[in-house]
Amino acid sequence: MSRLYSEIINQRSVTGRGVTNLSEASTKVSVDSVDFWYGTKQALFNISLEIRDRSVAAFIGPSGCGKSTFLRLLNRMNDLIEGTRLTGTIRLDGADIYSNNANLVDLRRRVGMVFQKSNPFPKSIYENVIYGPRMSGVRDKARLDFLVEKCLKQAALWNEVKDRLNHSALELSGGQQQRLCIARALATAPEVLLMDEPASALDPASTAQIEDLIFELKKQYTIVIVTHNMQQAARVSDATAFFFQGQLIEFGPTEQIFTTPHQKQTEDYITGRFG
Ligand SMILES: Nc1ncnc2c1ncn2[C@@H]1O[C@H](COP(=O)(O)OP(=O)(O)OP(=O)(O)O)[C@@H](O)[C@H]1O
Repeated sequence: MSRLYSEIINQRSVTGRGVTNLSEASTKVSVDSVDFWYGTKQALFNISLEIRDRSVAAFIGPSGCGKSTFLRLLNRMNDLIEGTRLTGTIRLDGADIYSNNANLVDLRRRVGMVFQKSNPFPKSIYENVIYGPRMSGVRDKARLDFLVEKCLKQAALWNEVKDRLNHSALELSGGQQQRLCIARALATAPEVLLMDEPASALDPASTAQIEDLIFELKKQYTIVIVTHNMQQAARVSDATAFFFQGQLIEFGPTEQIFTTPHQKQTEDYITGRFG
């Protein structure tokens, strides 16, 4: 076993608490034969995979291999880019999210997103959290107060900000801002959380907080995370997908991907031979 394998496995046995039993969990997101184009450029080729409910799926692979593109297909964020085209099907709880009668507003509520760079609105901490519920018409102050406390607690930020909810979100540190963005995503009661390199701009302590948070959140939510950091994928995820040049090379339980990958390309990537 290579040194990198054994290091990753050691980290996993220390921190990989409560791995979801993938064979018992039901399917939350099901992707079948997806191809995707930006204009004439094909970015994804024949992707099929299933993501289990209340599990963490990590997408890894070298820069430009299509991880973020694929993540954004799961809540139709790529629809915002002109000239894109998709074939194949993506289902959430069995319903095709690209069908003509799919409700986009409902989809984006059910599938929340957290970006690489935290992007709080230039508003108070309180207003950031309740942005989504307010937009969908919630006006009741007691309800909004309840949501703020609940979501900030879920995002492990409440204790740090409870005395300054009316302060600007921009006064928070980078790690706190990212947890605020997670709280904001949780406030619309999503079922799936998409995270595009949520910790890549953070220091090691804040990164550890986000990883702990992911571990807590998966008890309630299905989480899909794009990460460049293989140790992070090994620490937080139940299943790992390795992408290369727009293709899904291998997808399986994280421990298997990192210990006994079936494909040579996966092995080369995780042992650092390329990428
Ligand atoms: N808006 C866009 N228009 C055209 N091409 C794009 C667009 N976004 C991404 N691409 C292309 O699609 C391919 C996949 O990009 P994507 O950002 O999904 O890769 P990635 O694996 O997430 O990369 P990274 O790890 O560097 O973020 C790349 O060739 C990229 O240039």
